[in-house]
Amino acid sequence: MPYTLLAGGYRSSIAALAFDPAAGTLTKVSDAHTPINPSWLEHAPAKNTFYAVSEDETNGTVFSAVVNDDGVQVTSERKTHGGPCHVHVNKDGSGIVVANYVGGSVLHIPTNADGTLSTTSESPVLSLPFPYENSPKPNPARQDAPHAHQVLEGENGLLYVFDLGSDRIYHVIRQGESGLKVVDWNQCAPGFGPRHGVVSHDGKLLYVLGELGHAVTAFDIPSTHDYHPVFAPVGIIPPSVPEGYSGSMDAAEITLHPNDPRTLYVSNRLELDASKANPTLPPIQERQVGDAVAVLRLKANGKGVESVSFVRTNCDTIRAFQISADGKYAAVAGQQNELVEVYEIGGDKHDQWKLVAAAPVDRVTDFIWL
Ligand SMILES: O=C1O[C@H](COP(=O)(O)O)[C@@H](O)[C@H](O)[C@H]1O
Repeated sequence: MPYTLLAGGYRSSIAALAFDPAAGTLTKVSDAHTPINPSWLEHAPAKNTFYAVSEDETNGTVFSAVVNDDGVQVTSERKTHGGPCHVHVNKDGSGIVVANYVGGSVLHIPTNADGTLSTTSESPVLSLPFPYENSPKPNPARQDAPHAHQVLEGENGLLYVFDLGSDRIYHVIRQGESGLKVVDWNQCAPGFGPRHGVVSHDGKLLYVLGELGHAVTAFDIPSTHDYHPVFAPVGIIPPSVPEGYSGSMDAAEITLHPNDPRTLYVSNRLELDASKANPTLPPIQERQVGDAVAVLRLKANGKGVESVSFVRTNCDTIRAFQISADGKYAAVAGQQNELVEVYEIGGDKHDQWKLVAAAPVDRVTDFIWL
């Protein structure tokens, strides 16, 4: 059965790609104009409807869109009052919450029954606290201010807001129709830079990816700022990167296999630029063809990592990868080399990926599988 993928990124359109597993083909069927830099996409409850941020450091927006045979059509758009990088869709279908990386804030916008964004209502912008305001920043270049990077929903509407700038995952609740309030947080190690996370299948653990720490850790659910991680950070840099080069790499995406609570995938970025970014170190001799996805095999109780292996792709700078809902395929994009690849996921631990289709698409930073 053919699959459809939508690909957004640092471009001014969203591409619809048809993936036919039987034929081994990935074909661009449309590429419809949208607001600039549709860099993150999320499904809406209504079929063939989705939301995306339009990433701009000062004039960011979020928009709703539908997709049909003619491609993507934008149906509504709102300002986010910051530079957005992620949009979350409330589980109860009541609205969306945007994470503004630039501005370090979150904003709730209710949605209408047809999936469009309300034009009359939104929460006040919730600016995240900044614990490093009057103290040395662990990573001054990246932690100059709060930087909200993802909003993830747990149970009972609790929102986890990953703040790369503050080394915290804020716990945020909704108040009234659309207010937002910080009620607690999980504290990561200084300089960890929490970017994205995922809740374990049983809902008991929050796995957290540190973009700046190049590692994964986890917190109990529920837990408060007094809790320590349930395991120390486990690195995700491939062995092909010699000691000392990791500082110029940025981890990006984390996801669990949908049918296997013990297999966690994490993407690396910028391995191909590592020599250029570290001119004082001896150049890396063995040049890779693309970045690697780390496969973390979790312990049976989820509270530790048994092993880390790597899948080598041909994609340069993997900001985007998404697993199909049936768990059979991984779509991976190279933001810098204009390449989208689809891998078939095999092996009893879902750690064997076989390249089955590819297509050129420029500057892709996120997908959704329809
Ligand atoms: O510095 C910035 O980084 C963020 C995040 O980019 P990413 O590639 O690490 O996801 C971006 O949203 C923002 O526009 C930019 O100023």
